[in-house]
Amino acid sequence: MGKGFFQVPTAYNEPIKSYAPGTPEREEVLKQYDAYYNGNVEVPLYIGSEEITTGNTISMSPPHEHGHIVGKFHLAEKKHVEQAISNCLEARKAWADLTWEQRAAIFLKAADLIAGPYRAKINAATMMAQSKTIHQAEIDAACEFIDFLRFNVEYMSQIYAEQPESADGIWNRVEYRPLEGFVYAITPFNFTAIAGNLPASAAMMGNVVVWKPSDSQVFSAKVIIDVFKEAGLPDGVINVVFGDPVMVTETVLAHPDFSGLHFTGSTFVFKELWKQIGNNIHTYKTYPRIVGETGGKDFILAHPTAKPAQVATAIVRGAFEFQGQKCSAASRVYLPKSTAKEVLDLVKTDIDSMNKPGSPADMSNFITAVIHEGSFDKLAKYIDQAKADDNAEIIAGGGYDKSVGYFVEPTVILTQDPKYTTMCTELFGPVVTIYVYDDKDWSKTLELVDGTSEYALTGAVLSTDRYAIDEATKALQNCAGNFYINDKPTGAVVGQQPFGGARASGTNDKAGSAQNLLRWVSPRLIKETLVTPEDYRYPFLG
Ligand SMILES: NC(=O)c1ccc[n+]([C@@H]2O[C@H](COP(=O)([O-])OP(=O)(O)OC[C@H]3O[C@@H](n4cnc5c(N)ncnc54)[C@H](O)[C@@H]3O)[C@@H](O)[C@H]2O)c1
Ligand SMILES: N[C@@H](CCC=O)C(=O)O
Repeated sequence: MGKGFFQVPTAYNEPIKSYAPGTPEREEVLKQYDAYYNGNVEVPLYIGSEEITTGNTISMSPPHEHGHIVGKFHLAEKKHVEQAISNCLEARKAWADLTWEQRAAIFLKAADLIAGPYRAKINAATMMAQSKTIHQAEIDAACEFIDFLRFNVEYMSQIYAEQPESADGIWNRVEYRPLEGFVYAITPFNFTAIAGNLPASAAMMGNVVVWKPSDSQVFSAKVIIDVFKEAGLPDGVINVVFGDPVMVTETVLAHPDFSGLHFTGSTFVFKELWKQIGNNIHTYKTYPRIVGETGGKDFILAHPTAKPAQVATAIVRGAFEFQGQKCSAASRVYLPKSTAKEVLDLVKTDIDSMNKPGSPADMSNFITAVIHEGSFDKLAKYIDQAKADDNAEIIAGGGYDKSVGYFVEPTVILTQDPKYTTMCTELFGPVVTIYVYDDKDWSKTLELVDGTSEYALTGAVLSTDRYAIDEATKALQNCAGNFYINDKPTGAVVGQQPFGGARASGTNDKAGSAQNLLRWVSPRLIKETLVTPEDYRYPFLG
């Protein structure tokens, strides 16, 4: 603790810029995008104070133009992962001991750097790496990341202020120690903000981190690293390794000082990691914290009283923004027979009004590319299957083309089978499946929504009938960690809708909340007796 009870600045949500034609932010981000497009970025490993080039590289290309190379990144060998761990442990001595307000200042500075001089860079890099439109890049890489940093600083100070009662003659206090060891952060491709937040939230609480970003996000991860460096994060606090996820992970999880996993990605990978940690449990000095936010099969359920235009907009935005590659994206929809046709006509009209999928550099595009060939091929396979299956029909989209970029049209599948494969499986692309229920089966449909998927991440109910909303809120209590009424199921805002799911969707530790930060500390209770007894006898013994 410093010499004062410092108050951190009150956190607020970063305002979203419009990027409308003629605005300076639009001009700046497009200029930066061109510079990246015509440049050749090289990304080393960041271990301690060293930037290591191994010579074993992978080239980076935008998903919307996979033939064009914009840089390369270096891959770690086992010895580099071991080096990253030993650098962590060396850096821990000073970092864990640094007064908390110094740590807070670094991350507040990082937030302001992203809000200012790095905004165009982090957005343009996210457009390039993940093929996000400028709006999707702005709400993720700029605003959500800034919000994570600012709000977490506020939550950290609230956690430290949380202290026990003290009876007469004693003083009880709790110190929130960082975990003894190091934290391993594994991040997904789809949110630059998540990539930055997973290592940063653990580091903010005094931990040291080995961070392994997704191969498909390295281009924007580089900007995150540049920001942390400029903000003054000491060398060795966050060490970054790229490379074979299995090798990196096996090396990390075999280390006795491994003390926490901060993961976001697919459910299968997370379950495998949990298993590995279990198998290694006798190796570790402490029980590792395991935090994982994983997949979803997020729903929209419309009641017969819901307004068709509102349902249609929730579907189009919820299912197709960022090509459906949000863990929160709507991918199964339940419509009542009485309004289904009107809703689906509106959805089709919206899709018809969109450009063909294209580059985010053309700001009139709403749909850009999916992340990589593996994802493209998987989506194409499910679309082809729906075309062939008797119990499914494609009523909009269904086209795909990977000749230039990994482009998949926004696609709507209509099925008569509520357990049809695309009603249950996470596809992670711009494909939504619709099931039409009989209006009189509303209550049965609630059971169907609850029982269809192993996941429980997000879900939305639209209705103007308050009794129906109440019934749905109760019946669907366990099938979404983020439950939306009369809205789409995406777009959680830090500080307003803490995000995370249960069941197979994760440990629900709510990214961007005090609950999450508490996972990265191990409280120590200190009881100090002010006048220490010197006689063992109770008064009644005389
Ligand atoms: N619940 C949430 O908050 C949330 C947020 C974003 C994404 N997601 C989920 O993430 C998935 C999409 O992201 P993705 O494609 O990057 O996920 P992914 O699971 O393929 O990869 C995530 C990370 O895990 C690493 N990885 C892959 N295989 C591994 C292995 N065998 N051992 C160790 N690490 C391994 C990857 O390299 C990457 O860094 C979706 O399932 C989505 O729902 C969830
Ligand atoms: N928090 C984001 C989703 C993050 C996962 O991909 C949302 O609410 O849409």
